[in-house]
Amino acid sequence: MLKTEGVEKRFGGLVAVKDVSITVNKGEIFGLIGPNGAGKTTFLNCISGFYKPEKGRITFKEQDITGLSPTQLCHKGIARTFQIARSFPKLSALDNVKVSVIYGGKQHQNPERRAKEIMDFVGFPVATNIIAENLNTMQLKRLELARALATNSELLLLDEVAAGLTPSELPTFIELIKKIRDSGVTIICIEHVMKFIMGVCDRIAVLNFGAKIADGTVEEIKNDPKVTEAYLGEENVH
Ligand SMILES: Nc1ncnc2c1ncn2[C@@H]1O[C@H](COP(=O)(O)OP(=O)(O)OP(=O)(O)O)[C@@H](O)[C@H]1O
Repeated sequence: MLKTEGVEKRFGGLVAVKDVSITVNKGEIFGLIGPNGAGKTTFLNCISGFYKPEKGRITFKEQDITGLSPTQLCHKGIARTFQIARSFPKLSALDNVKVSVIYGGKQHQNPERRAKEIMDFVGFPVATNIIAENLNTMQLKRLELARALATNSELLLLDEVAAGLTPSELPTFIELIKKIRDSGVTIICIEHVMKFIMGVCDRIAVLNFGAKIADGTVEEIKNDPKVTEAYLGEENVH
């Protein structure tokens, strides 16, 4: 579904992402982890078109997408969420999703009905006419997911989607991410919350100082000494 080959991104003299190659299969939930400053966000930004890599190639469904803009990628079926949710604060939750339905490129006869269907799908927990700036973290996360799905995405990039959720909110959120995958959407997520990443991912790649140091299943990553070493002094991987 998505393949990166030797992707590199520099900021002046700093190589933030160094020769990173990953392959994400259709229907997978793929996690990107690594200590602070490892290059996860920069790498995700290369995939989502916010940065153009200096080296390497990115293909989506066998098509070269290297250097395309976020808008072009959105129309090809790649959507992302942001660590800090970026909804329109003065619009209602429903109107926020409607904007994405309309912007997403696929014509819908009734954008409002489509927006409501998506909000039902993500289990939006309050009345959909609530103004976005009045939503709490959990509600905003669901709105953010609904907006990303409303663009008819086939590949969803999630940036720290579990951050700020309470431990009791986590299991239902994990179920929701799996439900989105089961509906046919492939997912790549960056995450610091290990309980989330270990509970939701099929495979994981680990970045450290911009380079990929490991990839594999949750079990393989948990038992990889290179990963434990990279996290020494940070949170425990287990
Ligand atoms: N716009 C930028 N200009 C200059 N340096 C940057 C920029 N964005 C990121 N960096 C640097 O690139 C490196 C990788 O940063 P990045 O944010 O991608 O890491 P990360 O793994 O997402 O970190 P975190 O988990 O803390 O969010 C860091 O050293 C960071 O300081």
